[in-house]
Amino acid sequence: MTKRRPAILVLEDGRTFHGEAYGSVGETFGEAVFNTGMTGYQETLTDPSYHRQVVVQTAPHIGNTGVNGEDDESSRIWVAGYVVRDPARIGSNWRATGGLEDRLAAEGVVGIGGVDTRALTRHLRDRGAMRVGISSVDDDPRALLDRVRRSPQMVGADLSAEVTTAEPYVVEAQGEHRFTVAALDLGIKRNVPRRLAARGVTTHVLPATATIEDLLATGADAVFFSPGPGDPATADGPVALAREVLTRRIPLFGICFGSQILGRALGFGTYKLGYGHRGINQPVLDRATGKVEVTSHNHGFAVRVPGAQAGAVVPDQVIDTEFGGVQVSHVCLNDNVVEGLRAKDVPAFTVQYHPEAAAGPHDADYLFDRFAELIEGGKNA
Ligand SMILES: NC(=O)CC[C@H](N)C(=O)O
Repeated sequence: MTKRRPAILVLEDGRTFHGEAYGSVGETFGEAVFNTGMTGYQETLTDPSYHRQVVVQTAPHIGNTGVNGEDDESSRIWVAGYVVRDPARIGSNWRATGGLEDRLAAEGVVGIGGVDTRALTRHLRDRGAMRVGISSVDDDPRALLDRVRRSPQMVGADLSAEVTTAEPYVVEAQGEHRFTVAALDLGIKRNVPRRLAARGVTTHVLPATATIEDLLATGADAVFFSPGPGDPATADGPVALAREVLTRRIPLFGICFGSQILGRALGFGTYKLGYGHRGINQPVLDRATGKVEVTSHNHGFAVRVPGAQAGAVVPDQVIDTEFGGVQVSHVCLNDNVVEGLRAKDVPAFTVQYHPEAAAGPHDADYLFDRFAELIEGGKNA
């Protein structure tokens, strides 16, 4: 085997890891975050919410199943960089159309392999998500550290304009048409309109700058606020739009960034988590049913409701807002983070995690049924 080009990874606190170039040769910067999923790397790489993030995979062997033409969540790879322990030399799967490293190289994604990802993840878990640089063109960690410290932070990053669709488009319902939904694209994943289509919903996906008039012009019965990258504290435009939707009592469902936007529209704050939730086995309690779901997460920020203490169980009580009573409908059992909101007096609910998750799990798929019921009944479930 030919020897690979050496590469270095330098965190903003100076911790340095040595490895080998993986994917494109070059240099890249972003926020270092770890994802604990054992499967679904193609969906992770193409999820727009990872824009400007360097993803560390805790699963040690990545690339085993190559890449295929069906599993992309958007039109391109969005991660700013990719960190793996042991890249598969050969990808093998009946659906594969190519190898992962070739795809990374073709899209100019700079990665590093041969890194002790366990040590790196423990470091991020203890110190928090932070900026990072990867270079396979400069082997001087000090010089790279300087550049890392000059690279942009995730706090305060307004990234919707960089990921949203340039033009509106329509995803038709499968089978009999039941409803029309206007989806604000802040970094939407393909599986959202697909899950809606399976319930007879036609989705009009609109650019992040869409106005209430644009939403209404689609003839929508309801509105969806998508996931997406960046700091929700910067999303003033979408927050104002959500307030218009709530005022008109149009049914609203949101996922992840969309949940943070509903939180802000209701008057709550958002904050940055230490190292975030990224993986596919996070336990979430649905307080309405008492059921615990195994869920997919990808968030570095969360909603803070009044009266909640950091890390403590969020009280299960109705919170008064300008739009009436609101309940924290879902909580993460690992750390008590708010994972869902449900308004009682206006038809709106959201989750911080991913019912649309591909490659799964699908425990939370029922939330798309709840949305359809909300649209049908015009009242909250
Ligand atoms: N997947 C998402 O929508 C992420 C939302 C937001 N950018 C966060 O990190 O919390």
